[in-house]
Amino acid sequence: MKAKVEEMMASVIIRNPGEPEFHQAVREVVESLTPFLEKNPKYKEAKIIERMVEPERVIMFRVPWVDDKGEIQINRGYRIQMNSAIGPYKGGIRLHPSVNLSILKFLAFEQVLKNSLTTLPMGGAKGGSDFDPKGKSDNEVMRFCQTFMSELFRHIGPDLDVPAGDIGTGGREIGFMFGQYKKLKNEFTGVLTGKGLSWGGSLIRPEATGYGCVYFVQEMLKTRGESLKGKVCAVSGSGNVAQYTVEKLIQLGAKVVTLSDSDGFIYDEGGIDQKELKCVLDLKNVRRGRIKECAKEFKCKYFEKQRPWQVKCDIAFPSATQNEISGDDAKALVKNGCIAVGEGANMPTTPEGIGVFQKAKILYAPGKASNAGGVATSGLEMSQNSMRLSWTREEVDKRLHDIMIAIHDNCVKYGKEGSYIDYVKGANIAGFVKVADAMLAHGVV
Ligand SMILES: NC(=O)C1=CN([C@@H]2O[C@H](COP(=O)(O)OP(=O)(O)OC[C@H]3O[C@@H](n4cnc5c(N)ncnc54)[C@H](OP(=O)(O)O)[C@@H]3O)[C@@H](O)[C@H]2O)C=CC1
Ligand SMILES: O=C(O)CCC(=O)C(=O)O
Repeated sequence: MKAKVEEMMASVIIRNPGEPEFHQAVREVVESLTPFLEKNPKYKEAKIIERMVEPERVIMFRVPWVDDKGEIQINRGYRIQMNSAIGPYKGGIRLHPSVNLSILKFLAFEQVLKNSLTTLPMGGAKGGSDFDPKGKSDNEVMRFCQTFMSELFRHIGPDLDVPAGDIGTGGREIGFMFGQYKKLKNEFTGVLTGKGLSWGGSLIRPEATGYGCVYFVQEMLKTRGESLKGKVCAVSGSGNVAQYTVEKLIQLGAKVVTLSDSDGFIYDEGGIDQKELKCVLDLKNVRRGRIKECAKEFKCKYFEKQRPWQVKCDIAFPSATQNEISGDDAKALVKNGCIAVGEGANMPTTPEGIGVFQKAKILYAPGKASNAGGVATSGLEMSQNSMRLSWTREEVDKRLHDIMIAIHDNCVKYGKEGSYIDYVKGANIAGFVKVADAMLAHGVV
């Protein structure tokens, strides 16, 4: 089996040189799938996995814009349209200086399997730019977003490709991009999700990734007769996903002791409460400040340039970025009694870290399953746009909750190994089968 994985990986590495994150994401899937493919030769004979690792289309473009000093800046824009076998391309736009082809291809590849898991008809894509919104004025962000959309608009559409937010892309950026698309196409359509409520957005979409992740962890805990009540939780990040993960955890009686950003983390031993969370939301979404500013206000500790994984906790919610839990971080979490990990971010745990969690047989949910609530609710936004209707908060939240339970059940179906559930294997096989069957039906295209 190992030789077959290495043979497949050798070809992926040769065809995609210098793309370590993409190799990492593909390897994890190929390792899970190889035994399944041996038992199901129809997928092997049709070379489904070989086709799935090749994007259907890669779009790369120049994004020149003028900063507030009148100087011309040049960024690079991308859209990776990875797979459209089960629906229009769907996935976020990341704006961060680290963005490159490798990172966006790993995200687009994960998105294909994630979107398949949601039970909704969505293909997978990802896009973005090396533009950094941090430290830019609203006008600079607007000019960048407009130029970015001036190229992207010809490649997307409500039945073709529907982008959304990701790191660095929130409501403000989606608004500027939507405005430009509408002007260029002269039409009002649901071409983006994460829109404002008064112009086609869905209730619960801002909360969905965080809430969904917590709902998924609740289901995992139930398999061991546990609940969230009283559990000490370490959360990383302090952006969209982290904020609503914390909100739902507080509502369900858990105690959240950490939050972070790329400069460091805060540790509040008594637990972050609703009032403090409100302050984080204002700091991050309005004032656009740094998490260390909360330490003074909450009278808690701040650890510069460190990640929160050495802290004692029952459950970890990595919700910042890829590869933020190393093998050593994972060992520290397990040693300190951590019983579950729910990934809010995409691929936040390194392969070494995943190995540690699986060896310790703790509950470990890979992001493509546990953070799928965000894109699932984007799918619900698309449905509401098509029907020209808006569902209530309760309706959308119930649908999100039901979807997260369904994803959990599907992971158990394919990942159960005796009394242990391998959620990585479960998510990879369950996500793969739906896309693979559609590709078989469509012939060699
Ligand atoms: N938004 C969504 O609906 C979904 C998001 N995700 C994933 O969740 C994660 C977080 O996204 P989201 O909350 O939307 O993004 P935001 O931009 O709202 O927040 C990102 C947070 O992560 C921190 N961060 C980003 N890069 C790094 C880094 N290299 N090292 C340390 N901290 C970092 C940021 O800190 P700083 O401000 O200092 O950069 C910030 O606190 C990403 O992996 C994203 O792909 C997954 C599914 C859906
Ligand atoms: O809502 C969406 O379409 C995209 C969400 C996303 O980027 C993700 O799931 O990683």
